[in-house]
Amino acid sequence: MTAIQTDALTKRFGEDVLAVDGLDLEVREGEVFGFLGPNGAGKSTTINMILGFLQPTSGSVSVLGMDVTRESLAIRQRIGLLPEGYEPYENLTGREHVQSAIHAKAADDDPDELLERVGLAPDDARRAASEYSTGMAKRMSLAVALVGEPELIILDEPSTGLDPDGVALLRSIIQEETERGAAIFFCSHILEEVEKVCDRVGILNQGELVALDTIDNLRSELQTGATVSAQLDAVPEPLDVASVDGVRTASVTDSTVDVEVSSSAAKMDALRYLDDRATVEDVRIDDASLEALFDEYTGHGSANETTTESAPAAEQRAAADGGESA
Ligand SMILES: Nc1ncnc2c1ncn2[C@@H]1O[C@H](COP(=O)(O)OP(=O)(O)OP(=O)(O)O)[C@@H](O)[C@H]1O
Repeated sequence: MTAIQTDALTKRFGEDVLAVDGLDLEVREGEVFGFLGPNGAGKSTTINMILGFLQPTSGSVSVLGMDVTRESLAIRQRIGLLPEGYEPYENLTGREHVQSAIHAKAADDDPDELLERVGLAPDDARRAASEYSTGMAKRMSLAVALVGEPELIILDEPSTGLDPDGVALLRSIIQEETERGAAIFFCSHILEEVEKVCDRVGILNQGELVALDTIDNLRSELQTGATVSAQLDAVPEPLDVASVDGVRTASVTDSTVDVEVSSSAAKMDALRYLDDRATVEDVRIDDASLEALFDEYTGHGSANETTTESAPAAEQRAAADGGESA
């Protein structure tokens, strides 16, 4: 089943702001879909339409085959949400947060098991969650998002505030969840993390989807290239590796040849060329970073900018808990 489908999804704010412009997107069962874009690109607006908090100006969105406007409560029972900037309720322990989500979703999870899974110690689980550190609150809201084995899990900036152990744990939980068939919608500014966990990415820029593919395919399409560094037993004279198709430049440092290529295919061609003329003792290939790709598609140097908060936080929190907003 398709987890999320948007057709020509559009949102205007007043006359002047076209926040989301004709978005066609499909997130499939069992995949981790990365949703990227610079500040103000329209990501939060899209998420809020997916969750039914904002009405589209035109176009449509369905989640798990259901219409978001008509069946939003049924959808919330079957999805998990980790909202950006989740603020725990005053005076509720971490365990009580998870328990109330279990209750709201009529699920039969064991709260202690979920809290253990996200690495929250039993003593901490019984403390007021409003006193939690950012990372602890993030772990708790991840436990809440996992309640009821959701078919779709929306993670908005899930790794922000997590320590390296937490990031590794998040990654393995994502893998386990996709293995049981859940789809993950992974919205993040941390490109390194996106690159590690996502099967496909969509890049939004000024409300428009400017890229939609696997990271590998986006690399080949843009020909952002790679650097092949080969350590040889002896550098051949003349080297002339620049004569290989797709090689941009080559330089030599001691016995290491660094070859910059313009496409994925040229990596192997350059390596074969060197291997025919010398013994390759070691090799390293650096593909263009997702950051470089992001830059190409959006004209922004980095996605790691300060975020603005435009999501209706109370509604997101209520949805994360599996219920309705007040
Ligand atoms: N309630 C609103 N009223 C008017 N304009 C809005 C509203 N919410 C968002 N916008 C505008 O819509 C555009 C997209 O904003 P949105 O918050 O969706 O971007 P974003 O990609 O989530 O950004 P960020 O990465 O900074 O969180 C921006 O120009 C923003 O100013």
